[in-house]
Order: sequence, then structure tokens, then C-alpha cells
Amino acid sequence: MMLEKEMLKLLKQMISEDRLNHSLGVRDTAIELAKIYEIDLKKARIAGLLHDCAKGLSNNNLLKKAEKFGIVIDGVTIIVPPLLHGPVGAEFAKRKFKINDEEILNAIRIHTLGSEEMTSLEKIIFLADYIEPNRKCSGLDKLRKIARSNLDLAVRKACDRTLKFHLDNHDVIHPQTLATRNAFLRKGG
Ligand SMILES: Nc1ncnc2c1ncn2[C@@H]1O[C@H](COP(=O)(O)OP(=O)(O)O)[C@@H](O)[C@H]1O
Repeated sequence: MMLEKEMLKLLKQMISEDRLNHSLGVRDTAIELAKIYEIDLKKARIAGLLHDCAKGLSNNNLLKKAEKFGIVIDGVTIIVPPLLHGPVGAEFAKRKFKINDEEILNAIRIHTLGSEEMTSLEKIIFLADYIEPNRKCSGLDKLRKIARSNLDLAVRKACDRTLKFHLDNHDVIHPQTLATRNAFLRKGG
């Protein structure tokens, strides 16, 4: 595996300064949550750092890379190509950053929409992306607290926020956020 210093150097060439700061915030928040929930700190650290490594690509390039990597492009994703930055990012993590750990790759892959069944690492990356300190949306402090005491409830509440946001914005909405939300509601989240 590459050293984190080398990963950082490569990542800097791939994303903007703001996105890099966000990635460092996600890395640090993921480490903090990993300590609370007693999961592998190194995996949380690397997945957090690299989760947005494909965020610098244009919609057109995301679609091209998705096709090249054999990623399934569904009817909503073709309309909202930024949804591909997780799946394409997982491929970049593997090919450019030499990450072979499937748990890290899956956490990067599903970090935007979540999934009905998620590992603790996947939940932590999903949430760290949402609550890291550079995110300034109102009302996040409550979610920051919940993430530190109940991961499943925090995932469900994060999905609720995403759904509300996109409804209010009159956006096309990917149904996976709703599927994730319903699954976590049933888990008691
Ligand atoms: N359920 C969804 N339906 C449609 N678009 C979504 C959904 N969830 C996220 N998006 C969009 O996908 C892109 C990536 O989401 P996200 O990783 O949360 O972005 P960011 O880190 O820039 O906030 C954004 O353009 C966001 O608006």
C-alpha cells in the first residue's frame, strides 16, 4: 500500500483545495467515530481521505469512466452523473491509490446513497461525509451528536435530510436514499 503522504500528494492533483479540506475533515471525523465504535482506525482514515477522489471529474468524464469500469448506470444516475463519484472513486482508489481492501473500497463506493445493509465502516464514512466540521449547513450539530451515540439513527436522519433537501430543490431523487432510510428506520434508527 502507498504511504498516506503519497496518497495525499496524488489526491491534491485530483481535487480542488476546498474538496481536499473537506476530505481531511472526513478523514478526521471518521477516525473519531471509529474510536467510539471500535473499528479499524486505519481503514476509516484511508476511506475518509479518499472517498471523494473522483469528485474532480466532469459529468462527461464520470460517465466515460463508469462505462470503462463496467459500473451500472441506472435511469436516475444518467440524469445526475455526480452520483457516480463514489463508484468511480472506488475504482480510482484501487487503480491509482493501490487499495485492495474491499471494505475500504465498498465504503467509498456507497458513501453518497448508502445501502440497506451497511458495515460500521460504511456507516461511519457515510456520516463523516455529512457531519465533518467544514460542513456549515444549519441544524447539523444535532446530527453530529447523534452520530456519536447511535449510528443507525444518524444514518436514517442523514437520509431524511437528503430527501427533504432534494424534494425542496425539485431535484430528481435517486430511490436508494429512500431504500437506505426505510431499512434503517426498521433497524430502529
Ligand atoms: N438521493 C439523491 N438523489 C439525487 N441526487 C443526489 C442524491 N444524493 C446525493 N445527490 C447528489 O449527488 C451528488 C453527490 O452527493 P454528495 O456526495 O452528498 O455531494 P457533496 O459531497 O458535494 O455534498 C450531489 O450533486 C448531490 O446533490
